[in-house]
Amino acid sequence: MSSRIELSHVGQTFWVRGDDDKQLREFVALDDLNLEVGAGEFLTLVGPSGCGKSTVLDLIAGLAKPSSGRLTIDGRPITGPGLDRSVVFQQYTLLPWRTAAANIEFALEAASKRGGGMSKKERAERARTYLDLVGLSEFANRYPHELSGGMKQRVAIARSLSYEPQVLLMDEPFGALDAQTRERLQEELVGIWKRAGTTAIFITHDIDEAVFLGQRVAVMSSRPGRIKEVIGIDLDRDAASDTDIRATREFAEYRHRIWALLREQHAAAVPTDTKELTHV
Ligand SMILES: Nc1ncnc2c1ncn2[C@@H]1O[C@H](COP(=O)(O)OP(=O)(O)OP(=O)(O)O)[C@@H](O)[C@H]1O
Repeated sequence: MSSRIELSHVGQTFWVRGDDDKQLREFVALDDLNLEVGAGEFLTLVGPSGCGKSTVLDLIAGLAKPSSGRLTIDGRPITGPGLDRSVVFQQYTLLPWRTAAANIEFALEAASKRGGGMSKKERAERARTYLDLVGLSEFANRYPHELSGGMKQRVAIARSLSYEPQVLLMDEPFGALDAQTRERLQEELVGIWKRAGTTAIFITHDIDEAVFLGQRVAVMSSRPGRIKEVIGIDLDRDAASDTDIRATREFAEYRHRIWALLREQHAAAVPTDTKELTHV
């Protein structure tokens, strides 16, 4: 239930209108971007605002086509969206008139129409399974307005996992949450990822989040967007329940290394303190 992703020499150009003469100009968002994500790997992607992180995710999701280069999943070219990939966005896109379980069932119904062929009973069972996986079995019959922000995001994650994609793509899914909920969900996500065996690509502005979640952290440079460096994170995640790995020396060293890489991108920016740049 996992898949390998490969991006080679990927470029993405947009046509944008100039401020002064309103003429259309080419804007190079990504240029010669190369990245490989292993089957079952958890990769986090960080970089300065506007460097092209979401553009990379859109391309992998098949929501956009690159101007140049090649994207493959298990060696097959990515030509459009597919049930093998699922995206979780920052905003919980739940239907307010459907319960948590019904939101998941609805997504499964749509997926079934595209080829899954699941019965109503199977969809209900699958929804229960995944609500259980994200620790929300008791909230299956609640409506979105009866759930906290963190719960809504967990439903969104359960919904994305429910049709068992090989690849889970996440674009700042915890960006709108408070720090405590965010840390708890990070821990839960690591557990879910281990159990589900999915390949995960996770965009974040938060260096701590990138180090905590990623087996590797890909750091992007901007203008044009490229992969500047990929850092392997060797932390004992199994010890996470009894030890606060965020407080370890190794964690701090990884954080500093990534911060230093990002700092080069922020040469013109004001903050110089590590803490201020923990959010990029
Ligand atoms: N459809 C589009 N048309 C024109 N320009 C675009 C389009 N989509 C993205 N861009 C530009 O491409 C660049 C990369 O955008 P993208 O959203 O991928 O960056 P990002 O790294 O995800 O940003 P952030 O961290 O702020 O969310 C930006 O300069 C953006 O303005």
